Amino acid sequence: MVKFTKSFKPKQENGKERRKWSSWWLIGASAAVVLAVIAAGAVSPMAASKIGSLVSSNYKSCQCSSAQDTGKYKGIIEDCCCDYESVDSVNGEVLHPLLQELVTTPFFRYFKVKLWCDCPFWPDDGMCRLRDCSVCECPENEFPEPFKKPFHRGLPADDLVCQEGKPQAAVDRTLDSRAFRGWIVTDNPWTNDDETDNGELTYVNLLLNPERYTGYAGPSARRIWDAIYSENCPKYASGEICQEKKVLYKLISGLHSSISIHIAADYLLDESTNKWGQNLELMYDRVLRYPDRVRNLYFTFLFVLRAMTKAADYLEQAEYDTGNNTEDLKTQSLVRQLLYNPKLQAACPLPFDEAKLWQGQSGPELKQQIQKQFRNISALMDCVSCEKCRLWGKLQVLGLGTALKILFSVDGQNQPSESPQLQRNEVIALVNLLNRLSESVKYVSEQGPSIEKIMSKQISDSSEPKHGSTWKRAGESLFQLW
Ligand SMILES: Cc1cc2nc3c(=O)[nH]c(=O)nc-3n(C[C@H](O)[C@H](O)[C@H](O)COP(=O)(O)OP(=O)(O)OC[C@H]3O[C@@H](n4cnc5c(N)ncnc54)[C@H](O)[C@@H]3O)c2cc1C
Repeated sequence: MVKFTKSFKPKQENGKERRKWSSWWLIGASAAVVLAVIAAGAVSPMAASKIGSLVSSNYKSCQCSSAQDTGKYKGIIEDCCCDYESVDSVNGEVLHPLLQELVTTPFFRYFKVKLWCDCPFWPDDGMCRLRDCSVCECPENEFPEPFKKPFHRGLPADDLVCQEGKPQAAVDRTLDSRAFRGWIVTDNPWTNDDETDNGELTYVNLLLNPERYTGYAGPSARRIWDAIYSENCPKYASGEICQEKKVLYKLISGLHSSISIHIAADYLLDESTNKWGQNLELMYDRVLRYPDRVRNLYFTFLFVLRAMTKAADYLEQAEYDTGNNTEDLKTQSLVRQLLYNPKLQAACPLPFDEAKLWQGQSGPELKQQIQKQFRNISALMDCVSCEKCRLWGKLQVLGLGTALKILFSVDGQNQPSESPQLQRNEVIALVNLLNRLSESVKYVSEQGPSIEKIMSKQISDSSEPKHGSTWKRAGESLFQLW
């Protein structure tokens, strides 16, 4: 059995895309649009399974394409070894159902995280007050054994001010009595996490804290994304030859797409009635209308999937021990089904070919540089001033850092082909990240075409001059009807 390890690493607006809607048009078109959405949804554009026919073509040669296909989301995914159709198919049939079940198991639903922010890059921007009002100010005797007894704490109502008046941004810290075991010490050169359990860490039940709309927006959120992109992974220019820098940008962009998709898929449509639902306009505005963001999502998904499959032996033998035999056996079985799934192996035997990177003389230097940039991105998560966003931001960046560690290990100690030692929290982050990405890919694959159709029609309709001069943003109310 492999024990998971514990790190004791020392601490070391662009123009917002908006359209306007004529108010009269909104009233007249709402019903038609709703019908169109329903009709389009009924068609179910999920790609049919092509696994059988793809076995030979994919398995024999990994044709990692460096040029984007001309068709939209067709053919080989750029810099990967799988095509869009296979990914949609194998994700819908195999990966998504397995991952959805896996993340509900006791082992994978608890994540250990330091929730309050100690932003190392800029002073408190006025919204980082969570430490004073969050449940981490609990009496000493309630900590540090949160997983050994039922643990029910939530934000008192009068502390909502600490969430910028947005209760949906607060993390629910309720836990149950499941326990974890099995800890060793190790380090991840890609991340900035200080996992020293000095009483600042909180165990969070992820199922109680879905990634969705929280109301976190404006300069504070923009500052984080700006810092990530401009300082740590600038968009590569066309013709950029440095594959490694491209990879970093695409990983972050793909993650960003996935976060936006989750916000749009579970959006607070009406605060007064607490009505939640899909915000299709937002989905289109932030992701679907930019094909490169969708492509980067698929890329990130395959990259993380490749890390999982590369670490298959390690993950298969790991201890999924929470003290509940039945659940733990189920977890182990699900992990095996995921790692050794024949359909996955046939459709996408090598999702990403990491062996091509870090070649050449400057390889080691470049790796150090990119590692540093990724560590900065990891540290930036402590500047996210919305608690729930910080939770998912930290988890997913740790998941990416774990994938990088698996694929590009190592610091000289491990052989490149070996899987490095992983921390339990890294494995939890990796699997939960893969599940987030899988959900996003499924969403885009199944609903993207119909959303794009509807939105394109609305754009062309609204650009006609007969619609009058009174414009307003009405997408959210429009889609409440759906
Ligand atoms: C780590 C993190 C986690 C977050 N989690 C949540 C959450 O769980 N719930 C929530 O409601 N809000 C969350 N937010 C806030 C959310 O991501 C947006 O910042 C916010 O909704 C405002 O959106 P926006 O329209 O200003 O564009 P943003 O999404 O903030 O994007 C900023 C700019 O980045 C560029 N950009 C956008 N998408 C991409 C992409 N895929 N690839 C490349 N460039 C891109 C565009 O130029 C865009 O104008 C999070 C923010 C961060 C930094």
